[in-house]
Amino acid sequence: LTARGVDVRLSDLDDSAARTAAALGAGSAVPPADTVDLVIVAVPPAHVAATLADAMTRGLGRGYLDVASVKGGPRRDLEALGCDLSAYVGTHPMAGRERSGPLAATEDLFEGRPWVLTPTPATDTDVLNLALELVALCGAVPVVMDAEAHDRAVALVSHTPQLVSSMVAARLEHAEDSAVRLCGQGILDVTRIAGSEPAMWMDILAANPGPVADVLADLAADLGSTVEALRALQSADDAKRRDGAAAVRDVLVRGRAGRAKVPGKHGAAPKAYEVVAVLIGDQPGELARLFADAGSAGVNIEDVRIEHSTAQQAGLVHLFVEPRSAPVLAAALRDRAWSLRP
Ligand SMILES: NC(=O)c1ccc[n+]([C@@H]2O[C@H](COP(=O)([O-])OP(=O)(O)OC[C@H]3O[C@@H](n4cnc5c(N)ncnc54)[C@H](O)[C@@H]3O)[C@@H](O)[C@H]2O)c1
Ligand SMILES: O=C(O)C(=O)C[C@]1(C(=O)O)C=C[C@@H](O)C=C1
Repeated sequence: LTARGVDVRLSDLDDSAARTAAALGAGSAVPPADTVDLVIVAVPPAHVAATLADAMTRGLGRGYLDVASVKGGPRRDLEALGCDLSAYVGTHPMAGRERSGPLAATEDLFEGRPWVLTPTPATDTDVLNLALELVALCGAVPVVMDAEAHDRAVALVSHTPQLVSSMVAARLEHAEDSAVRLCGQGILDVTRIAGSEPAMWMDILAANPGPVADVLADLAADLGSTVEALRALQSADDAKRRDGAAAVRDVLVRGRAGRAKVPGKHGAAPKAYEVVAVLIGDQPGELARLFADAGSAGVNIEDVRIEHSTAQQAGLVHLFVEPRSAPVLAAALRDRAWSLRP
């Protein structure tokens, strides 16, 4: 954000964390003199509501958002605290590391990643626009979702995989050195996130236990039937061995089909997109209007980058789209009087 000209002020319970982040160029640890545009809360899920409520009571910002990995609980906690939710939008960038703290941060962490926004009909449009601008400034892809649907989705794609990775890695703790020495790329891929901070994951799992238990129960059923199938493969009975082989193959085939659904642009093979560059005015609502116009032209924006001009009140927005969509988008935007750059 600082590299894009945004004035960022940092505050943390642990002063040294804020000072380290400031020294790395993330902003200044000096409190702002005036009300800021957007207060971004990045604390463990259980502390989100109290931290936001405190910031709201002090009138620190025009808009407020959090980046916690779970969305239903913090919203319910804020409601229970009697906070005005119109100036708040819950968000979650789907990007992170297996390491915590400011030293684990990288400036391109959010680039090309989905960033979930969970506005409700009560959310102020200006606040949603500020959040969209933040997402675009970080080069992330905005995804709008309902908070509860988000929590079920991350139980499937993030929280259960963390537990399963930990469980596979836990098998290695007391394994023979002669076995561990043989570790190759496969186990490295499966266990990378097992190196994550247990305290951070306890906070996340404690905030989303039901949906994670549901996914894990389905997985446990697969595990149980795979154990039985492998035992059947040891049988002297031909029919039992055939059934066992069919059941083991079934889980491998289903796994391959699931893997094929993991989207390429969020971490797998990079894809070539074409860029449509649009000059926008530096005023509230411009980005939202641009995204809406792209949407009504039926074009999916795969990625967004913004270059800010310090000399003038304008920014250059690079919209990344599928090559076949680029001429369609360019024509639609020209029709709506947007100024396009070559
Ligand atoms: N690390 C990831 O992969 C990742 C990705 C997306 C979202 N998140 C979410 O982002 C949030 C922060 O995670 P992180 O990985 O940056 O953790 P972190 O441990 O690196 O940072 C959390 C910071 O919050 C501070 N803190 C704790 N309680 C506080 C309070 N009451 N007031 C002010 N500061 C307080 C801590 O001192 C710490 O510096 C969490 O809600 C997490 O779920 C994490
Ligand atoms: O890649 C990793 O190391 C992560 O754990 C990142 C990851 C994820 O599961 O994708 C983990 C938790 C956050 O809420 C968001 C992102």
